[in-house]
Amino acid sequence: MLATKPMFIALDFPSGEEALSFLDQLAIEEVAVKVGMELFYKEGPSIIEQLKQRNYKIFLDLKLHDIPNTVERAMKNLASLGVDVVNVHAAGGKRMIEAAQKGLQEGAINGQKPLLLAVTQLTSTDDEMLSEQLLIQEEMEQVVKHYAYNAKQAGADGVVCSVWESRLVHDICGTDFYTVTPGIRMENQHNQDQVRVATPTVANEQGVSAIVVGRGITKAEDPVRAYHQFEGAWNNGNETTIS
Ligand SMILES: O=C(O)c1cc(=O)[nH]c(=O)n1[C@@H]1O[C@H](COP(=O)(O)O)[C@@H](O)[C@H]1O
Repeated sequence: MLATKPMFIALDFPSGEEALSFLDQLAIEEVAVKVGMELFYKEGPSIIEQLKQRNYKIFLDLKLHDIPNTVERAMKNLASLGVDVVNVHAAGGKRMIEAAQKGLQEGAINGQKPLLLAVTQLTSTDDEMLSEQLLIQEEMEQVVKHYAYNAKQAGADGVVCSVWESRLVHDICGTDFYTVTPGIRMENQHNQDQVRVATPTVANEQGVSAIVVGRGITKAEDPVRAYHQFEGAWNNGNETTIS
């Protein structure tokens, strides 16, 4: 189970050394972190081990998307790392998601299985890309809702979606089905490569289960201050802007 309203900090750093020194600078004991491809492909399981030693909650975001057998076997290995959350692309289909859960159960340590999230549509995808490049003619909200429903039926514990689809997902899949939402920015921050963005205050209002924040904190001039601003807005709806 996820702690109430976690805020995962995306540790998108080129090396473990940089990620750990960032966390030292932050100096907050109870943080939830997300390790993505950049860091994991550089450091491998050793970075997970080091983060676990610091007792952080860990979302290992490798977005698996392959045939069911490959995903099952890979998930067995990821579960044995003892992380708290992992993910797949929902586009891999229901059989793949079921296989992912099976792999996680096989690799679970002392019956402790990581939560499985399915990425519905990346928060960097807009309507035009959906129809022109992916050749999906339904509306974004409809697509996210449908992928979330499939993911739930296939046994996923939740989805990754944007803040703007979270309510729809909860309506159709129930409020205990996690909606984890990246694409979080303060009012005056650049979207960069993100498209479906929202502030932490709106995320709070929309009842999302968890937010993921990367560059808004890690690349801020004062990351400690930025962390507290995001955290405050997320937990109290008490938004301040970052200058
Ligand atoms: O699965 C994810 O975490 C994810 C899914 C998605 O749709 N969009 C998305 O941005 N992410 C991840 O969330 C983080 C967002 O980072 P920032 O845009 O820097 O806040 C990155 O590590 C992305 O890999």
